Amino acid sequence: MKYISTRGTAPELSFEEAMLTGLARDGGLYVPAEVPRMTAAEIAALAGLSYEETAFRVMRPFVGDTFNDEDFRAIIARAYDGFGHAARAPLVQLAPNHFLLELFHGPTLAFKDFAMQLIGQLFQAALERSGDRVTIVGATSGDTGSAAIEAFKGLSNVDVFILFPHGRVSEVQRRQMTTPTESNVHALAVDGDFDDCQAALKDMFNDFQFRDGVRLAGVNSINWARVLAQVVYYFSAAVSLGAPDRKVSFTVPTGNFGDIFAGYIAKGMGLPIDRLVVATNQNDILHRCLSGQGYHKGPTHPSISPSMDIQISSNFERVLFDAYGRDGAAVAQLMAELNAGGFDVSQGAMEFLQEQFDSGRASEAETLAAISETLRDSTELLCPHSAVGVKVARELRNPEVPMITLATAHPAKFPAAVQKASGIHPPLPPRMSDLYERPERVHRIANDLDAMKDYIRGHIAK
Ligand SMILES: Cc1ncc(COP(=O)(O)O)c(C=O)c1O
Ligand SMILES: N[C@@H](CCOP(=O)(O)O)C(=O)O
Repeated sequence: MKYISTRGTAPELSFEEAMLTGLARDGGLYVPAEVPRMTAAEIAALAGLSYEETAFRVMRPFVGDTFNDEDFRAIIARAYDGFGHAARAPLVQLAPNHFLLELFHGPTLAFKDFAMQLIGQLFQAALERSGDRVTIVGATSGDTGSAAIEAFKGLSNVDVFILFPHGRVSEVQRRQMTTPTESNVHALAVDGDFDDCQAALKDMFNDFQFRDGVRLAGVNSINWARVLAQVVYYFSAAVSLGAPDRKVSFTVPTGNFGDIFAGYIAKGMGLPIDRLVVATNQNDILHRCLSGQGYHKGPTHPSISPSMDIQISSNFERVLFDAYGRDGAAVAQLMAELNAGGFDVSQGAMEFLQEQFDSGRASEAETLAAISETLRDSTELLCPHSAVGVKVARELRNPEVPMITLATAHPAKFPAAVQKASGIHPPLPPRMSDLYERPERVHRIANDLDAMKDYIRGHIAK
């Protein structure tokens, strides 16, 4: 299995190389040269298996000879051991033919744990083998950062620096990043928004002197392994509702396009998915683009679903690569236009995108209403991101086809919005109940690339 860059000029890499490399050296994102397919019989055989065994069978073809079967199974077992639900990703029914896939039973209460816990194990295995150490820099709108810190804290061969937008994450998200005491963890509150943090991260990767000097590694969805781990729950959910004999659809609360892209890969592998629905909050650049209005940046408006307050949706580049016939030069041109403000999508590419994805948006009021209505009609208390998904799913779903909405975070991560909508203050799980009392450790930093690079250079363990 080889991985190629969406910009077409970086070297082809193996799974392990792509995982440790992060951003391709031509600025692009790695994707599989070919997506392996599962037969209907192989998909049917997933029924009744544990989440871990499903993960092994779905991911195995992508991993090549990086790990043998025994080691890969052990890595997966360790990754999901700390989840608070035996099913890992349980499905609950909201209404006839409308289901919620709860992805918030991991250690930091968001779907990021599915990939990050696995990546933590994969990195440890690869670094132990090579004897290398790496500097992980992550950009977060709240959840990736806490999941990365949880997965890598205390490791002797990894330093973790997380860039988050100052004042634009929830208090629980911030405290999850600023209260760990391990000396290899560094939370940096950037005077900017998430797009600034992500742009700085990509600029660090594109500065080869810095990148090679600190041995930079990335655990954002820039990293293919992040996307891969998220493919698994599309299979587990669809199979439990009758796949491959019955098609299902998914609605995915979307920001950086990593989660929905994992669904697109699942479909490419042969999982019978009817529709993949992109659900955005008021920062609806993806919905506008998929409605034919081009991809044009505007201001980011802080919302009650802050993890999706994103304009430059990193993984959209991966699907554009396919939409433009895997023409790396065309993608590089579009990304250059995006740097200057935006681009229009060609007619052929638009047809491709609209064949693959539907889309919708939820305003702030609609998000709050979705929380209170869902609680009224079922027992489920949604986080605001999941509520964006439920609102859009209700609007666009075909009642004949089961719709699965991804519940991407636990309501307790966003208590203010949830309380406003429902009157309920969702409690944190007991293991986190002292989160508000723990001392915080955070470095406030200007939105200045050189300042960030200097800080990182000065704080990696020597
Ligand atoms: C809770 C939550 N929901 C949804 C999303 C959007 O996911 P993606 O960025 O993969 O589109 C995020 C951020 O990634 C998130 O943290
Ligand atoms: N919503 C994310 C943004 C970063 O996304 P990623 O999937 O590229 O890590 C967050 O919570 O940080």
